[in-house]
Amino acid sequence: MTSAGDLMVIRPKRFELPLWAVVLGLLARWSWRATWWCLRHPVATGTTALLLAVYVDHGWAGIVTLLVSVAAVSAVWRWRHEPSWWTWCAGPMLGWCRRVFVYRRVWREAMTLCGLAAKYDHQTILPRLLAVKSDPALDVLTVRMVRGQTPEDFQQVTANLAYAFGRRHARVYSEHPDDPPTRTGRWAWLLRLVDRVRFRDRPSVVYLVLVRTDALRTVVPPFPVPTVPDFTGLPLARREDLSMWRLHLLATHVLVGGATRRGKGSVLWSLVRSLAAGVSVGLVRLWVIDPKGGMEFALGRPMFARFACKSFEAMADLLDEAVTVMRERQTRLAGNVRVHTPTTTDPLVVVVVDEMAALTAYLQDAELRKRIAGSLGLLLSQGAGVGVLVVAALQDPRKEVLPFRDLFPTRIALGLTEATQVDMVLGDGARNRGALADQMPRWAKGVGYVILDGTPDPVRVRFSYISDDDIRTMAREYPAPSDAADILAQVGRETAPEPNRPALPRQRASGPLLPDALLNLLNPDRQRERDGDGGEQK
Ligand SMILES: Nc1ncnc2c1ncn2[C@@H]1O[C@H](COP(=O)(O)OP(=O)(O)OP(=O)(O)O)[C@@H](O)[C@H]1O
Repeated sequence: MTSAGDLMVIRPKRFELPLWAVVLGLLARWSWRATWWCLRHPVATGTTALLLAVYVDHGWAGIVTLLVSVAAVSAVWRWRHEPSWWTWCAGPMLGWCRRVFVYRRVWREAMTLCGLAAKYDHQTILPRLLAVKSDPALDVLTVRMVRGQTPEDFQQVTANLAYAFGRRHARVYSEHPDDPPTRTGRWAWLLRLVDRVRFRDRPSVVYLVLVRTDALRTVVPPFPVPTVPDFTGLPLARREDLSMWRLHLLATHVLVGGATRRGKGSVLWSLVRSLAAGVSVGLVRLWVIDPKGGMEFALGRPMFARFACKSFEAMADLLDEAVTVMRERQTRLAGNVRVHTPTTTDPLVVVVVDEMAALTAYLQDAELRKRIAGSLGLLLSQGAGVGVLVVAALQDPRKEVLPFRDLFPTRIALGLTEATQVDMVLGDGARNRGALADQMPRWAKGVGYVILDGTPDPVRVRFSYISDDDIRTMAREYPAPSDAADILAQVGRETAPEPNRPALPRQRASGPLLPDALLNLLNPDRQRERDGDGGEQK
């Protein structure tokens, strides 16, 4: 019997699905997921299907034969053309393996601990790892950012990301880190179309490059001397991806900043080596200032058109003469060309200064220092366009030491002693974007950061090491021509005469430039005349 205190439990009638419907539903869901996975991973699906088909038809023997044939083809491909083997075969495969077995395993943890996970609507949203491509030295991760993030968010935690994935060096690029390759041949049109898609601008994506094998740990031997120097791409250093870093020397000045014994000499000598063939045929004139009494450059004396290493007076004279050459060229070339093209009659003059601070800050003689500063300022502000370039190295990049720091368009930072010096050499924000030049290990002599043309992201390179023997051999094989020092003799030549200008058609003088109302007031006849004209027109 039910009393007033008893609870009445009301249960809604449950709708129970028959078992066969549940099983059917689950099967449909799993098949849809499997189909979707297969569509998203066509290579893995195709490979598995092929292996299965071979197994069904020929058993284990068929699979072994297939694998051996594939390995043989791959080995021949690698032997015949390793770059394309890496691009189309080994790179994507290694990248896929590393994506699955390395990066995906720790992705959530790494993104969260590096502060790149975002919260939205009570959910954690992570950047998505879209693809991994490997080459012999690097892994390039394509990452879709969380809505609201920018590449700077990743750049600020570059070092954290590197260590999170067990690497020492990483770099973050907002655009594809590689340039599209130049395609030639029959299928070039098709490859260019593919490249257009591969290298399209993707603002929602960021590229994280992790250095897997540090190619810069080993000393880089000297590069072969180019038969004709290409001033738009002189081979100077090795990049992390094992490619060559080339310096664009036309119409620019170069500043090399680096603490003592970090290999500034190897940068300067690598440059001299890349220009050597031009020096011997008279296309390039090297004017060298070595304030360390010749300790760095005296070995290469036969290659230099001018050399000053002992007297500061001589160094100041050398710079003054460079200004004279610059002035003469300006007068001669003005109105003909905007940028000078080096020829044997009008060679490129490269003024190389080792330890610039000795001339601009530490020199006792104030008069001489002022004179040097004046010449340097003129050369740096006006010389690039007329082919009188300055390439300078210095240890301390502070403004007090080098007031014209900002006049060097191309900068290279080797190992530095303080974090603030990195931005002083490479420009604001370079350290945040990954140029950790202040954290160079002791072995990293000749390793530095450069900024590539057109991208703000720094690139780590190692300059070739030119030994004393290499310098001696080079100086013997590529001496400057006997008349190399005579460039100043050309300065006396005729300069371009003033062109005849046709007279401009002049308008009839109409008196002073005063408003009409005021002119009419001053000249009543003019007013009457105009009124009459107006009346006639009516
Ligand atoms: N590219 C390089 N690869 C390997 N080792 C290098 C390289 N450059 C320099 N070294 C080593 O580092 C040492 C110092 O090099 P270097 O004299 O060029 O440095 P620096 O910065 O010019 O020094 P300083 O400040 O005294 O002028 C050299 O003796 C050489 O052994």
